[in-house]
Amino acid sequence: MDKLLVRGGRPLHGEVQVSGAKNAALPELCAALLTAEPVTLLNVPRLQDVATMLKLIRNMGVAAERSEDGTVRIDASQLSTPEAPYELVKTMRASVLALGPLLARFGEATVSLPGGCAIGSRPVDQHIKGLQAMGAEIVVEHGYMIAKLPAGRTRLRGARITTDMVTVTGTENLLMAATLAEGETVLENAAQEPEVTDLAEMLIAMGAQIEGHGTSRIRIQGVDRLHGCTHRVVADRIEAGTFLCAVAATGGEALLRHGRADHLDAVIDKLREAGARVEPVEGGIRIQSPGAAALKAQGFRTTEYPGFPTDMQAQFMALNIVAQGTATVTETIFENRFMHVNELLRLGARIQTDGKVAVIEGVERLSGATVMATDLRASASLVIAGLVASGETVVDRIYHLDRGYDCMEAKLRGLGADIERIQ
Ligand SMILES: CC(=O)N[C@H]1[C@@H](OP(=O)(O)OP(=O)(O)OC[C@H]2O[C@@H](n3ccc(=O)[nH]c3=O)[C@H](O)[C@@H]2O)O[C@H](CO)[C@@H](O)[C@@H]1O
Ligand SMILES: C=C(OP(=O)(O)O)C(=O)O
Repeated sequence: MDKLLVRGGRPLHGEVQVSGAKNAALPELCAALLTAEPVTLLNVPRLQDVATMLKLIRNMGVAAERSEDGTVRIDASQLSTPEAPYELVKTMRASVLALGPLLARFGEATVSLPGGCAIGSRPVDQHIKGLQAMGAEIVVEHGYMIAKLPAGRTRLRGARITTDMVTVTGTENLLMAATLAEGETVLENAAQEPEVTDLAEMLIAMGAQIEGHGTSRIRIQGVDRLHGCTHRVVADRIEAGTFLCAVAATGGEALLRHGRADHLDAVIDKLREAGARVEPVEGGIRIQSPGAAALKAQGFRTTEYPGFPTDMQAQFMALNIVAQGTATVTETIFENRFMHVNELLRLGARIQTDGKVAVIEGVERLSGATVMATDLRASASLVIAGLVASGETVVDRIYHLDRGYDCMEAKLRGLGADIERIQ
């Protein structure tokens, strides 16, 4: 099993390229199932989750090929099996995003329930409730959601849907389903994440009629059919935020090419309050840090966009543990997203948790150790802590990291980090 060996203590300097967003690419690969015409996605990141999604759609009979430059061409004209089996869904929750498009285009779909994951229980009841409101009949049997349209119907019908909570993939599934439904769908309490907006823009390029994306009310007028398109995946704000925290914690200076500062307001505000200089510049984001010892630890609560993202909580904590003072971090989205804490303690951090709250007291130094990654962003936080710690840190189980970071160690090496992949 691959591990990362980090020799800490070097400030990061230079330029790094931000890849396309995992959380936009995954729904957009599923959006290509809505049409029989070819779809081209540009700027698709090289991630294990993307490989899994390609496997999932190929398994349905879809032709999908990717080139080295990040272009993926999808042709779902021969899609023969509208099914997502457990073996593929279990490794990636986002597989549930196949449900809405398959049901909308073929009137039937069988998709494994994703189950929980390390960070929480992660039910999909809101996806099911929304599709039922659009007329789908869905039963859950043997761990599968078996969905179809009632006899005599060929299309979903538009509906007004208010989800019980803001759900990102729930909004995306219902948005995709609604594009081919009969009549108008209104999604209330919709997620406003930039990845939802990017997906809506792709769907519009395919001929969908959508208004209000980027707000909490999205209106969709269903159309008879969608056509092919070429769409560029938006830059990954979480990857960019991760590099910002890494540069801030190590005390360096960097330009993040293609980084979208306008998608990272909550994180950038906290970095500035901590004492780093962060500026949007032409084509990216520039950061300059006086070093963790000169930064002030920052408290925050994770919330839906545009609030502080839960997907940045662990990485910002890695900065807080070596900053000055005490900070309180509250995780409000997932019930089990502090698993990096015990591993950070092994490097010398001082953190106390009580339910959804973590209190962090900055320390002057961390010392390298072997630590175990438990989930995607926890892995990233351990890498950042390793970059700061003295001596060697080995981050084990980095298959979690490979799910969602495109060549992370190569990019960090490009910024001067001493990091290598070992067996
Ligand atoms: C592939 C993808 O885009 N993943 C992102 C997406 O996950 P994902 O879309 O799975 O997360 P949601 O926004 O759906 O989850 C938000 C909260 O709602 C709950 N919930 C959600 C749906 C549902 O049917 N029932 C229910 O109870 C969840 O358990 C969670 O507590 O948004 C999360 C929150 O920003 C991010 O951390 C993930 O990186
Ligand atoms: C939790 C995440 O992803 P997923 O929803 O794919 O598990 C993440 O990207 O941090």
